[in-house]
Amino acid sequence: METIEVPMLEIKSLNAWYGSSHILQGVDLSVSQGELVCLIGRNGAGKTTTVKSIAGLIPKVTGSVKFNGKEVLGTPAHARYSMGLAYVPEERRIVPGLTVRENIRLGLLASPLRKKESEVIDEIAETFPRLKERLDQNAITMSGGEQQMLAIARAAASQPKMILLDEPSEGIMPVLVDEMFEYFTSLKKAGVTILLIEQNVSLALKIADRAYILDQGEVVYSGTAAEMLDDVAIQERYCAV
Ligand SMILES: Nc1ncnc2c1ncn2[C@@H]1O[C@H](COP(=O)(O)OP(=O)(O)OP(=O)(O)O)[C@@H](O)[C@H]1O
Repeated sequence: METIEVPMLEIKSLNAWYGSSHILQGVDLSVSQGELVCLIGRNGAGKTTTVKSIAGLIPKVTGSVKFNGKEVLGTPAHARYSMGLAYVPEERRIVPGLTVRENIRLGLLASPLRKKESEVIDEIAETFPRLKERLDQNAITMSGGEQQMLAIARAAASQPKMILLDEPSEGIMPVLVDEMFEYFTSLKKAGVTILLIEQNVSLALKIADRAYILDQGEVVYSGTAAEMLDDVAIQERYCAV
């Protein structure tokens, strides 16, 4: 019998409002298991609103958001997180007053699989040597780039099925951005599905399988990363900041 693959994430006719401002106007988007899909578009196009809606953080939304085949619209954000849907927001979300190690422990607490702390710390130390050196430092005293790495490491420690990343490279030194993008590739290899918002379009398209372009709250283009990389006209039209 033929098996029909259910996408990891399937969004249909997603509409979202802030008060009376109608921001998302019927977004359709899907991400298959193990894919890395990039969401691009100008400032104000609705990218953050889209991932916040997926994470369950926008109160006024209609349409359908299915995660692993299950409708989650109306499900609280924490329940979506427990289902394996992690979100790393644009504004860093490390917990001030806690050390790097304690922040990572929070991610572990959310993990349904509960890996050993030492195992997770070893993995993080190997990937992000900067965090290894700072395990017992108050996380708030780290640089912006280091805090962003910690937010990503903490999300990964929860062993999610899917991670939503909102402009992770924003304001980060190029050398750290390269490290971070290598890490996304290794997460993908480990089977984690990723939806990535990224302003650095050419960098993102190099690691992505597919991409969507949003403009004024609508999907105006979708295609493989390779097709979009070749299409300079479409990049100039919709991705200029
Ligand atoms: N809390 C809010 N209240 C009212 N309007 C908002 C709010 N947050 C965002 N908006 C508006 O919604 C629109 C889409 O914003 P959104 O942050 O989703 O865009 P974006 O594509 O992520 O842009 P950027 O690249 O600048 O982050 C913008 O016009 C923005 O001004």
